[in-house]
Amino acid sequence: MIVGTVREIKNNEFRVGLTPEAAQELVAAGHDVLVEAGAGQGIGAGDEAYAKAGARIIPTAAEVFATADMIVKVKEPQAGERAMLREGQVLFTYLHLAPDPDQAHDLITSGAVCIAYETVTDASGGLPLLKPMSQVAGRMAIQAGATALEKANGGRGVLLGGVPGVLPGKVAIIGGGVVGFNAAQMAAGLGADVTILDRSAEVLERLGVHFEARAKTRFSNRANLAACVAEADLVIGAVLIPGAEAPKLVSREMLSTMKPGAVLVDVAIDQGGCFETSKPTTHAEPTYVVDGIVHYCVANMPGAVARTSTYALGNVTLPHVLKLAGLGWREALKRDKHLLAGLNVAHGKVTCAPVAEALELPFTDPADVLG
Ligand SMILES: NC(=O)C1=CN([C@@H]2O[C@H](COP(=O)(O)OP(=O)(O)OC[C@H]3O[C@@H](n4cnc5c(N)ncnc54)[C@H](O)[C@@H]3O)[C@@H](O)[C@H]2O)C=CC1
Ligand SMILES: CC(=O)C(=O)O
Ligand SMILES: [Mg+2]
Repeated sequence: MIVGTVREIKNNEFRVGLTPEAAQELVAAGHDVLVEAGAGQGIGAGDEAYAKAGARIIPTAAEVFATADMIVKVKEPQAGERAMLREGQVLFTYLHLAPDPDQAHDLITSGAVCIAYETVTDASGGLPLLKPMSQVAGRMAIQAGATALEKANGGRGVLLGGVPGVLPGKVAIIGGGVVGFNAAQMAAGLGADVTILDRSAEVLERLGVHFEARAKTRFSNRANLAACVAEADLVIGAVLIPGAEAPKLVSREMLSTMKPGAVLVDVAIDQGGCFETSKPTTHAEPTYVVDGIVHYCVANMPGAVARTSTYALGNVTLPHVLKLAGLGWREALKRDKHLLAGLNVAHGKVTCAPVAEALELPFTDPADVLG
């Protein structure tokens, strides 16, 4: 198969879909690998590293899109990229379609076969291709929040860890999955006063056993959420209902109960965000203020630590890339129901139930498009 990767063009996105090491594995398996010139620059991988791995360097993204049977990317295709997709071409990348009707429309009309990293599952009910980026984003959420809390950045001037004689800052983390766990680790490590809210008893128990006295856990209902948000210096939004648009858990009204200069970091923004006042921002301009509360809503947080993130992502995507390239998408998805769960759009049909529901589009069972 001809497998292509292109330079990411989303604002301040420096990750890349294939590392030189991944290209080498694909070439060793007998595939032809096309890499847009400069695609690996953001992780310090020059064209010569890809050429040495056996890949062909192609001057433009347009040529890669025109030739490759499968495009492996990181972020959802931007409008110009969507226009280059072809009927039957495989696209393997993050899509986050539920809050993005324009992208969904373009993918449907392209006729391409679009497999989303974030809805691929595993035997234990996890999301293995989302997990490494959630680990990165969870850890980064505390760094980002701590910076936003600085007075010069619009924050209330609180040091999360406090100092001897002065209490630490309060961090409320809504959602105790991968993002929430990693955020809690960082916040507890700094010495902050951490509370994690979740509505899964199993998740709360696991967190309680792990963190013991270093973090509190609290069931996520309206009353507890309102109390934690009102008290917090920093709130991290880390909920997920796989494939679906994030529930809006913090209303604009609740902002008036918060301390002026407190910070909201909405990691769940790629699924539409879990605060009513969230709107996607970029690394170039990551924050804005609503009613005196600083909002950080960067939809591609891991892009800022591109080297760590690219290798962490590549470790989990490569086995699937090899499978798709070796067997073709139909056979690969027939043999692997967890990869099949990643199929969001194929030949003009929406094959992911939560996406179809969120966008009010007809749903087609993915098994029906496998032939
Ligand atoms: N902005 C960015 O750059 C990135 C964003 N993300 C996003 O972060 C979000 C979280 O991802 P993960 O931690 O991997 O998901 P996860 O599935 O591991 O955890 C989500 C948690 O939310 C909980 N939850 C669901 N509804 C809730 C509610 N009403 N109240 C409290 N908890 C609730 C679930 O029980 C679960 O424990 C996703 O939207 C993901 O796409 C992930 C990586 C990067
Ligand atoms: C998961 C995701 O959206 C990202 O890594 O950018
Ligand atoms: Mg994202």
